[in-house]
Amino acid sequence: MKPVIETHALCKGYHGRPVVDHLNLTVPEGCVYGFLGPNGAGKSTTMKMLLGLVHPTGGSVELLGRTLSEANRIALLRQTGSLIESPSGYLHLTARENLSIVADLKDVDRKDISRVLEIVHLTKDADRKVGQYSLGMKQRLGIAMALLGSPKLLILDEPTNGLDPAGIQEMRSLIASMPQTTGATVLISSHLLGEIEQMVDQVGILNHGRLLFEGSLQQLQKHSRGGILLRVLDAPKAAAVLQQQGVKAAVPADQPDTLQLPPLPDEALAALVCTLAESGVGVVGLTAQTKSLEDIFLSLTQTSGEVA
Ligand SMILES: Nc1ncnc2c1ncn2[C@@H]1O[C@H](COP(=O)(O)OP(=O)(O)OP(=O)(O)O)[C@@H](O)[C@H]1O
Repeated sequence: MKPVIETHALCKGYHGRPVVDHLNLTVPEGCVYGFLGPNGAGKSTTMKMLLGLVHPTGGSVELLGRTLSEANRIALLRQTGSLIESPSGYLHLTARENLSIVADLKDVDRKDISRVLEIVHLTKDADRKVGQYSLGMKQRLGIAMALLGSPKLLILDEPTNGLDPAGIQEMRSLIASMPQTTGATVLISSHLLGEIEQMVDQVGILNHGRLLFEGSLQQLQKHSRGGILLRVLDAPKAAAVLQQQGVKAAVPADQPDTLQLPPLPDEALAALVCTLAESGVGVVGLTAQTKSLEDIFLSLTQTSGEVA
């Protein structure tokens, strides 16, 4: 199956400074893809290039299997819904009136309005003025506007920004169910993994315009092993054996029978356990320490370490 989005060595520079640097993104069909990175990483610039709003300084974008060009941009964008910057909408008009305007602009039948209102749970409030809406409701209206015309792809730039926990929760369930309820593939950006972790299948992590990781959350966890805790009967002897083997170990102050080892490949760990057992230190237990996804994200973006 062809990916819904593919970028090939996509670049954008401003005043000679690279902001997006040889980016190769692959967004498979039918997923919710979390596009993550700290503020200023280049997420919005990338999304704007996907929508043809910003011209790349190098590379290319493939949307829905076709290379984006001036000639096909309008046709491809008809199949794409987006929410970039803060939600738009006239505050003195109702949600339904706002949607009518967008439907006319997009040349979409107004009958589609009740469908999108239903999806974003705004049917009951559809005839209230948008000026009375909470930020979460305005964001959902923005998504409803993007959904008009049943796009195959939705591009949402930080839709959880500024929402309270209840608003984030509502957005989570709305977006996680989007591929099933609408058939659309979703690309959603955020600077906080924790905010979108529960709604995404795939993640891409961007820092200084470069992709540090792309894959599933499970793959991200697997690639970033934590250390190992080794519990023994004779810790001082075990420490001496580990030192002989060239393995740096620390003893946590609150657990004198435990040694903390760095992450090790499986084969090296198996050999080490054999050596320890043969030297009579009494191996009692081994525990792999798993890092939280947020820790992995932070350590990747703070050190710019690339994950293979
Ligand atoms: N039109 C522009 N002219 C000059 N520099 C720009 C322009 N647009 C973006 N930049 C710079 O490019 C960098 C990336 O910005 P971008 O908005 O893409 O980041 P981001 O990851 O979306 O972060 P944020 O969440 O803060 O918007 C920033 O340093 C920004 O100042």
